[in-house]
Amino acid sequence: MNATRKEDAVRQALRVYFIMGSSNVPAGIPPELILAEAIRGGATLFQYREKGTGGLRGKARTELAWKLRLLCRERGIPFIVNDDVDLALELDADGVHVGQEDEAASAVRTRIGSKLLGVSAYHEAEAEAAIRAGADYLGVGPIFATRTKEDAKSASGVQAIRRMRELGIRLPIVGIGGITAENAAGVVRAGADGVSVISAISSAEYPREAARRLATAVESALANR
Ligand SMILES: Cc1ncsc1CCOP(=O)(O)O
Ligand SMILES: C=C1C=NC(C)=NC1=N
Ligand SMILES: [Mg+2]
Repeated sequence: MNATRKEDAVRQALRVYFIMGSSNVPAGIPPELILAEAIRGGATLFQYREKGTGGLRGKARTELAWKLRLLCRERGIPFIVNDDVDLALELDADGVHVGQEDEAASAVRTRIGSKLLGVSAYHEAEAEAAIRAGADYLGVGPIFATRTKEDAKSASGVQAIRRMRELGIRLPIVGIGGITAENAAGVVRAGADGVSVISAISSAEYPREAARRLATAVESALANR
């Protein structure tokens, strides 16, 4: 796939970027059920993000990862692993997402070849470094306040995205942090190609409906941009 076609495919995949790990789902509900509903509602990409004290480890973690990976392959959406490059390679995932404190993006790029590489960026210095390292997209946030990531930085507002675009950053961007169907349009209008959510879908009473409302908000904002 040539560069621009890959970039277009990435932009499309970033529209409703669902992230989940076992600690993000209401007790007793199987994560794979939430993912299936999210995809049915319109999630365009999934990231497996197993974090925190209550997170799964070892065999249980790998087994859940395989379940979710196979579901994404079956439904035809990209499957990305957060942080863990080894797990991503073991699962033949479609990509990896790393933060500033994870394995260096340039080293990850070498290990994963042409798979998707996403890098978290809080401000333009981190964005420029990620671009130099060969990132395919940037995860910019937290845009709004979030309780899902314990060590999240202070919410920057959509200005963080608008500023990156004003500085001429053209790489695909997904906003993240406290995003809901109600505030998603503003994230896209500021210049993001899509929105990334955890709790707006994983904690929703009806995950399929939550995904559908996000997809509708993003698509109408993209149409009017
Ligand atoms: C992983 C991550 N990175 C920045 S904020 C965040 C958590 C997003 O979770 P939610 O969509 O529930 O606010
Ligand atoms: C921290 C993150 C930022 N952005 C994305 C897309 N995923 C993450 N895990
Ligand atoms: Mg990380």
